[in-house]
Amino acid sequence: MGNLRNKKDKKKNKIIDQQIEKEKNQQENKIQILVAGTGDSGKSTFVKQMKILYKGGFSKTEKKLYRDIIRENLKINMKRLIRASEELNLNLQKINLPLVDRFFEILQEKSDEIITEEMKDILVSLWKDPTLKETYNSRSLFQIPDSTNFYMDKVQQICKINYSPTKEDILGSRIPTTGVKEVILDVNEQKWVIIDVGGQRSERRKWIHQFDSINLMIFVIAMSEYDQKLFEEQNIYRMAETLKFFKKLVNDKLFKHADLIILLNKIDLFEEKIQKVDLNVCFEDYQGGLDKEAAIEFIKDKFTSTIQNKNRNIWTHFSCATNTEMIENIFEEIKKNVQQAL
Ligand SMILES: Nc1nc2c(ncn2[C@@H]2O[C@H](COP(=O)(O)OP(=O)(O)OP(=O)(O)O)[C@@H](O)[C@H]2O)c(=O)[nH]1
Ligand SMILES: [Mg+2]
Repeated sequence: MGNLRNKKDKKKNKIIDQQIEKEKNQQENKIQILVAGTGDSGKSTFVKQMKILYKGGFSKTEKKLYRDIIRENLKINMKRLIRASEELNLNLQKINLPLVDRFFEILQEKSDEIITEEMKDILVSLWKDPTLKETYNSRSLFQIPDSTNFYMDKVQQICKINYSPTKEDILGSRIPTTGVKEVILDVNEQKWVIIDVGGQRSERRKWIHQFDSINLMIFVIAMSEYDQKLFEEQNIYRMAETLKFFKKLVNDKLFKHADLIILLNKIDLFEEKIQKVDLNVCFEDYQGGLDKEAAIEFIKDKFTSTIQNKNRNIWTHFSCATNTEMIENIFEEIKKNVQQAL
């Protein structure tokens, strides 16, 4: 009995807290925007663009941090490529085998530099091996970022002593988000608080019940992920997981009244992939073959048909989050959308 009353009181308190928080935000002219989605969908890349477009870009310290991440990722991704080649029984050229041995030896050695001169030469030589390129082309079978080729092609430049990452280098870099990050923008005399969260399973658990005064949710879906398996669990297709999570989140009592923007992201990679890989690898009921438009419609319908509250505003945009101009245009649209809704 006491337990039940306790539960009811808690629920009542939570509703009151939510109301107070909402009123406080209204008074402060604050709009809370949650950028949600599963891991690797492009949430942080979208938020990085907000920094580039409206906050003057990245500080020297941030650039140094990205430089180190980009250099570290070169080694991590070369290791993934070599291991994947072994698992796929693809043999590297004989001449490169001693380099592979040396690569693993250097990884064990302690050094003040992230990439030594010797390591740089090894990375350059190994990336020329056609077998590693073949392995990279089969990357939906293992875990490696889609931008790996972009960085491998410019190892020499990245390893130069005075290298400072370009805007493209920063946008292409990958660090899974942990915790909650915020960027605050001044938009039309309002404060827009853009909240970036981690999308991997372990991260989602941390924030899913944390927010209760979200005005707008931007749900980011990586369109190109349909033939990739989850980082967290190798036998589950990423898009199946995203669909399940989308359904849960948009219908959750905390978010079901928030307006919704669906960002169909990684459209550049999707357009390339759909010419070769059928969407039915992930969705058995899809019958449109390699037809791009049919695949897009199918995906859109799969997601939007799960939304229970159709009275909220729902907008959909196609995006390539690494393209600043495109994101600027989309953000202008989002501003108009929000203004109309107010
Ligand atoms: N080609 C291409 N790459 C993209 C696009 N959007 C994001 N990426 C890349 O995809 C990778 C993952 O992007 P993130 O923004 O870190 O993904 P996230 O959703 O924040 O991932 P978590 O923090 O783990 O939840 C990065 O290497 C980005 O550069 C896109 O539209 N096209
Ligand atoms: Mg992130």
